[in-house]
Amino acid sequence: MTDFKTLLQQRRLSATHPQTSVPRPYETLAVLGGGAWGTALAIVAARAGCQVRLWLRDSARAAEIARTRRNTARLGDIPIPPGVIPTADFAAALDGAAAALLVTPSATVREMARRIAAHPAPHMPLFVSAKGIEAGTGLMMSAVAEEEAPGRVIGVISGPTFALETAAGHPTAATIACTAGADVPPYLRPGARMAASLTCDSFRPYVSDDMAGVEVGGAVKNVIAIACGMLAGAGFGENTRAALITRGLDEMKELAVCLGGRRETVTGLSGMGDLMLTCSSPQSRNFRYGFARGAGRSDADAFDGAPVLVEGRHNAVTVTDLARRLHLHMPICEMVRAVVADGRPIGEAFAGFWAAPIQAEPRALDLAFPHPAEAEVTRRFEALLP
Ligand SMILES: NC(=O)C1=CN([C@@H]2O[C@H](COP(=O)(O)OP(=O)(O)OC[C@H]3O[C@@H](n4cnc5c(N)ncnc54)[C@H](O)[C@@H]3O)[C@@H](O)[C@H]2O)C=CC1
Ligand SMILES: O=C(CO)COP(=O)(O)O
Repeated sequence: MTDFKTLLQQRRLSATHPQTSVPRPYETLAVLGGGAWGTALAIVAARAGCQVRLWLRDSARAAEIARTRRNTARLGDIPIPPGVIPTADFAAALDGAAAALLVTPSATVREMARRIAAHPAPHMPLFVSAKGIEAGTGLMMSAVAEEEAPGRVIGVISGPTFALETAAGHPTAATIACTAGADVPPYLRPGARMAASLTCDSFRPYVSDDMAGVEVGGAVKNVIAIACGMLAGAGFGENTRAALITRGLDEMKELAVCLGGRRETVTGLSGMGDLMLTCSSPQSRNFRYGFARGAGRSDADAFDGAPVLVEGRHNAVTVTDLARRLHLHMPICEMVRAVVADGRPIGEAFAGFWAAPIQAEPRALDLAFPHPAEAEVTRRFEALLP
């Protein structure tokens, strides 16, 4: 039987595109943020043949990774290829890099983009792979980066990509969205070049020009994953999860369209794909956090006090703040906000979603059906609890 690697090689050789149309990878990449996902992306880029500088703010950890060739705290025993050079020196990570990937938590993207902008390489494209919406401004991560680093090419990377599986070499796909380069042939565009820089046997990027659609998917799925975790933690099963994923997708679509994105983008890897992944797996930190809350644990106890990044926790507020400003109804995200930010019991919060007027699907047809009062739905929910 032909093995997977040989099949891939055959596919490449039989590609009908002439050689000139193959995008040229960036030879040297700076990956800023050496957590789980930054390290996984650095590993992927090295497997694809790039020279990678992986920047971590903690010099002891950078030194340990350089010595052991492992990011044990985040990725266990997975080896880091020789093409990845860990460093805590920010300028050294960026010097000579042809492009940068920003992979720190969404709440830090502004300060990180400001630091990058201060570095004298104004033509270096910057791809953001943090999933979230900024508090206060309601801006997507690409817009935050653009404000701090005006004039630079900005792109985003998002999709159903658990860091551990990506680093371990499980076949993984993601979307790279970038609008820059409309005036040059497709193979010279920064989005295609970044895709070429990350393409290896186990990682398959797709390219898109719909930044808003891709970013909304990545930000909102974290909140929906918390919702799915909560209801699973409370004892409910697959019907409930399927309802939350599907109606969550609807919330995503409407927000994406309001922000200039396309509905079909949200049904791709970064929306539907990431919902399927994170809403169904305890590997997801957002799902695990929701599950702990649904099972009755407090916010502080959700991870036994360990500092775990749960993007959906503060993004429940940033997403709903933005939706409220846009007069957009996002009842599942509101439910999560009510629990994590306002301290409401899950049963009461669930009623806001479950007791809403009966709606048409798709929602554009909005019909005014009679519906039960919230208090009645709360009572029914509590009676259902196993
Ligand atoms: N872990 C995963 O499977 C995936 C994560 N992402 C996204 O990537 C982003 C980062 O997540 P992870 O790497 O998983 O988190 P993580 O918690 O493993 O790592 C975050 C890293 O950022 C660093 N950091 C935190 N605050 C910082 C600051 N102010 N300045 C500089 N560095 C700072 C931390 O020291 C740590 O190295 C998040 O937005 C997440 O949603 C996206 C796809 C997959
Ligand atoms: O974004 C992710 C996978 O695509 C990681 O999800 P969690 O942050 O919920 O672990």
